[in-house]
Amino acid sequence: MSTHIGAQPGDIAPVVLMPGDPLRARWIAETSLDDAECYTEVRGMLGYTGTWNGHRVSVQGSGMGQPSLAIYANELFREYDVTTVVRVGSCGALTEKVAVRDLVIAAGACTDSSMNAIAFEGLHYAPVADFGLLRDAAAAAPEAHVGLIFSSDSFYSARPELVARMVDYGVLAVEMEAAALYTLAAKHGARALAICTVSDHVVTGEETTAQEREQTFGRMVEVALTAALG
Ligand SMILES: O=P(O)(O)O[C@H]1O[C@H](CO)[C@@H](O)[C@H]1O
Ligand SMILES: O=c1cc[nH]c(=O)[nH]1
Repeated sequence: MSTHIGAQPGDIAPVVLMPGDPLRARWIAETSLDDAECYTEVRGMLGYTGTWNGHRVSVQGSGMGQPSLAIYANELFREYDVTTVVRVGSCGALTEKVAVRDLVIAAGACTDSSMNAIAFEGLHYAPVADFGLLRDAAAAAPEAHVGLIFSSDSFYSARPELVARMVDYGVLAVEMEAAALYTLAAKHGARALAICTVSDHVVTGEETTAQEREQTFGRMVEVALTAALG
C-alpha cells in the first residue's frame, strides 16, 4: 500500500473518479458501479473499484483543498499507474449566468494557492484540462457551462471582493482542488478533468444540503463516466 491509500498494486483501475467527499465516493460506487469493492478506508478517505458498462473504474475521495487532493493524486499517479482522473466535485456559482445544480466543466483552473507559485518559482503556470476529456464531457453534457473556475485555498475567503475581478475575467465558479489536479496530471503525463455541480450560489445565497451534495449529483457522474470510458 502507499502512505495514504490502503490498496495493493492492481486494486485501483487506470481510470479514477475523484470527489472531495469520501461519502460521495461511497454513494457513486453503490449507485453507479457494478460489483464495487472498497480498497481503502485509511483516514476514512474511501476508495472503491468496480465496473461501469464492463469497464473497470475506481472512485477515490480526495478530501478538501489542494494539499489533500495532491496527496491522493500523487499516490495514484506514482504508485498505482493511474492514467485518468476526473474530479466530480461541488462548486459555488460566482455569476448569475450559472444556477444551483448546473454543471460546470473546467477548461482551466485559476488559483490563489502557493503550491504552483513555489513549484514554478514566480512563473505563472496555467493548469488546463485534458483536451480529449474536455471535448467528450462537453459533448455528453450540452447543457453544461464550459470555462474557467477558481480553485481557492479558502472556503471562507478573507478577500471576497476579489471574486468580482475573477468574474470580470470569465471565471464561472469556485471550488478547491482542480488546479492541483490539472498540474499533477500534467507532471505525470496523465489525463485530468474537473466536472462540478453547483451546490451553492455566491451571488444569490441559494444552497443545497449536505445530504444533497453527497447523494444527488448523479448527472456529473454519468458525464464523467461517459467522457472517461464511453
Ligand atoms: O464537494 P467537493 O468535491 O468536496 O468540492 C467542494 O466542496 C468542498 C467545500 O465544501 C471543497 O472540497 C470544494 O472543492
Ligand atoms: O469550494 C467551494 C465549494 C462550494 N461552494 C463554494 O462557495 N466553495
